[in-house]
Amino acid sequence: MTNDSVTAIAAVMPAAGIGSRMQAKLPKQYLQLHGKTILEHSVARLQAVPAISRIWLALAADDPYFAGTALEQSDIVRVKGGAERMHSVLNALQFIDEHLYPWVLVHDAARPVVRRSDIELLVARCLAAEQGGILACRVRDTMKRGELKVSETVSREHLWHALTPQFFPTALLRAALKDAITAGVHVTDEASAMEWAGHSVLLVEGHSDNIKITQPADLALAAFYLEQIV
Ligand SMILES: Nc1ccn([C@@H]2O[C@H](COP(=O)(O)OP(=O)(O)OP(=O)(O)O)[C@@H](O)[C@H]2O)c(=O)n1
Ligand SMILES: C[C@](O)(CO)[C@H](O)COP(=O)(O)O
Repeated sequence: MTNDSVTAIAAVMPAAGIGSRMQAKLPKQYLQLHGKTILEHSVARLQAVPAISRIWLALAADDPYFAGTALEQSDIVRVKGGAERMHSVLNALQFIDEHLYPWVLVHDAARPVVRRSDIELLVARCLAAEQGGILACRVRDTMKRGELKVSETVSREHLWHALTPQFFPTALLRAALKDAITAGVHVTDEASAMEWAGHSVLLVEGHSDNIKITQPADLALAAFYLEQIV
């Protein structure tokens, strides 16, 4: 896919988290895999997609680590993150001109293994359908709800893991996120805000190895996948 074959696409990467579940000494996006930070790996995944014209990176206001990465020299636009992921994404969206970038793709800094082919599949399907969508993978295990004991078994039919990137018309996403946050709705992904605002969201099946590094055990798995996946 080349730049002249699609609308100019902006990318937002929320990277302002503290990675508390990782229990590491520094935010997980700055942990190293194969000699590069997870953040650098994730940015490189977006930079490998020609259709993505510009990247806006939401960083913690007091982030002391970014300067130590090779990204310091890049043309990536740095914006201030917010208290939660949804605030970080909305903050970044405020800087994106929807006339220049009618579509925006949001991808977690904590997902360094996403395939270029999956990103391009998501973009192609959404542009063809003229509606936003998300990469997702089907649930394969039997799903239970409960705490110490099972309260119910949740049917896994038509049940998906939402992944990122998530890809939407820029103006619609900014409005939906802003309205949801103003209404006190807590959303953990962009699709939730779009659904809340009444928009249809496409499910585009992606690879399940597009993992979000969240807990300590995820690091070795991500290192393995990075060796396997171009
Ligand atoms: N205020 C926040 C919180 C999270 N994120 C980003 O959103 C992505 C997904 O969030 P998550 O995996 O929950 O990261 P953390 O919030 O850092 O992890 P934790 O919940 O364990 O603290 C990450 O790239 C994270 O950096 C962000 O930009 N701004
Ligand atoms: C956006 C996301 O990665 C989709 O699964 C997920 O919602 C992020 O959740 P987190 O709690 O911020 O990690």
